Amino acid sequence: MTSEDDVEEDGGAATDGAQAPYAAFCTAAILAAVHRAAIWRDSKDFVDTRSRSPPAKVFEALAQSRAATCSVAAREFLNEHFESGPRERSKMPELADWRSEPAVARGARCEKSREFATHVHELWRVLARLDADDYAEEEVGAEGEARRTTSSRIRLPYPAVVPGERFRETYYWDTYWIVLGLLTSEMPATALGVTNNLLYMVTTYGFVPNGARVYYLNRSQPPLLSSCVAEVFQATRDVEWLRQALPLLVQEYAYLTRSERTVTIRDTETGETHELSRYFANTTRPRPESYREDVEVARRATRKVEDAVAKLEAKRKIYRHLASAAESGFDFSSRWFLDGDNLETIRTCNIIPSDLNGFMLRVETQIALLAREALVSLENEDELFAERVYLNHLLEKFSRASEVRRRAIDAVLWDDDVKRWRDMAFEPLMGEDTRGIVRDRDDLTAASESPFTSDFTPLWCGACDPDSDQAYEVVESLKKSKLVTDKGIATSLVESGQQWDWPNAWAPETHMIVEAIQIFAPREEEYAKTLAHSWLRTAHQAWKSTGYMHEKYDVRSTEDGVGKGGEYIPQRGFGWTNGVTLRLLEQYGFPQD
Ligand SMILES: OC[C@H]1O[C@H](O[C@H]2O[C@H](CO)[C@@H](O)[C@H](O)[C@H]2O)[C@H](O)[C@@H](O)[C@@H]1O
Repeated sequence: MTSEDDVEEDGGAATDGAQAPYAAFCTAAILAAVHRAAIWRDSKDFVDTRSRSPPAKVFEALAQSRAATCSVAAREFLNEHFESGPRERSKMPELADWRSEPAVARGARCEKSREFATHVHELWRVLARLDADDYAEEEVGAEGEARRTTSSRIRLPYPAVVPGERFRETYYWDTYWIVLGLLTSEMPATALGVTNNLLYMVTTYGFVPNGARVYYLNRSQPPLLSSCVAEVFQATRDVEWLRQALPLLVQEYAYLTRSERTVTIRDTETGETHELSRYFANTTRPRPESYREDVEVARRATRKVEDAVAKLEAKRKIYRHLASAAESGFDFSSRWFLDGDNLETIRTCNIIPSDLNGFMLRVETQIALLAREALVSLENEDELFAERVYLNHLLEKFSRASEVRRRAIDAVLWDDDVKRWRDMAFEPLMGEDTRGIVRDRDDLTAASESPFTSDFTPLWCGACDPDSDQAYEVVESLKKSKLVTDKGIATSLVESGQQWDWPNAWAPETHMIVEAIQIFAPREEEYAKTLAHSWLRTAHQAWKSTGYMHEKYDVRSTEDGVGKGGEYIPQRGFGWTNGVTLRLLEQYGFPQD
């Protein structure tokens, strides 16, 4: 690390606008000292480690230490003022609705299936955390209050279910597949609690952050809160709860459609304009949880830029593209790279992603549907006239928004030659403001030539009609894409070394594709089953050879079948893998071969 990097990034918390005092520790001065001291193997470990005293005291000590320039002093400073690592302080709560042998295990058609389902179901207890009374014994009086500021954790009111290992906290889009798994495990109360945790973050911050840590407060993740609410409502039919959740979904929608997240496309042929979404993190600094990695990428990417001001500007753009890729959940993938291969060419904010716009369509459709459900329940309630007016307004507004989005997806992202949706890229303009991007349709180009699983996400989100010719064309396109292997669906065909590329198969992508086929191309149900069975076989085999469920799998024939690549070592646990495995086991049973 050069002094240039220290100076360049200093002068502000890297969490940009995070309210919690712990954010102070994410300033470049501290992160650079952490990097220099090289105590923590994984960059995320430091930002998850509690300080021994409140921020003011730590900074006083930092000012008096030589930690900024000397690695021995940095190590001393960090050892004295921070704990030795991210010790798990939140409790593993009893999940009140957990019972052994839920129907997915009881009704299993073979012993292998029962054993697998039973094991995965057991894991909910291992992955449960309760933050609410995390440090209760220490929180007495002013001293207790100060102590609370020593952790980066966003404390949530209900038991959380986390992905596992380095992911010690709630993650936004992971939670959707965790909810599906919990419902399959007959645990509606826990599913309700984890959804309420997301709603609580909307109440507190106006949106759902990437994860429940203050350093994630400058970005979100693929918007699946309305999907969680829809699943939980379907299981509980609790209309009172739904009526309280709806305004929060609307609040999140306002965040998701902010001007800097919106790209306007003019169609010069038809004269129409279309508004579509992009990922756009609110930061121009390295991600605190991957500080060293981001600083190195930015340095490599700008090594030929001589002018200091231009270099700084270029680095800032790269930091935003990196954080925005993290917001997409696809961190990282050749999908976001200009040259299709190297992270240094990342350009996330210059891309209109097909999956994000599918997710937005799903949000709009679901808010309208949920408003209708709530309205039906109020039909005979004369005294709730004002609420009925509000719900009617939501129904109309979001039905219209979903129609408009569907047309936009069709006009801008659908590629009739390859019969799938594609990410489209636009050229950034010099000095262009972060908001109000406007481009002509003809100026857009396909972001990548090769297919990605995300190209098929709009099918799951309802971008075409169920049982329509278009839906079957999309399935044919998937079959031809070469993404499908007998070990699972690879994320892409590009071997970039990044984790959201070949040869990795991920639970959320697999589930969305299987369910999209079930719902939108029902004549291909057998194909959906084949895909589900490939996933189950691969996850089962890896469990048998390693003893664990994993974050991602390798579709090639490797010894353990575990997916690798990217900026951290492979993780076990694993929330969404467990959710998807239970759901597919319930629907299709274990493959009989
Ligand atoms: O620390 C690096 C990145 O780690 C997270 O991303 C990955 O794990 C998440 C939890 O399972 C998952 O939601 C995401 O799709 C994965 O790529 C984190 O979400 C990123 O923000 C972070 O930079």
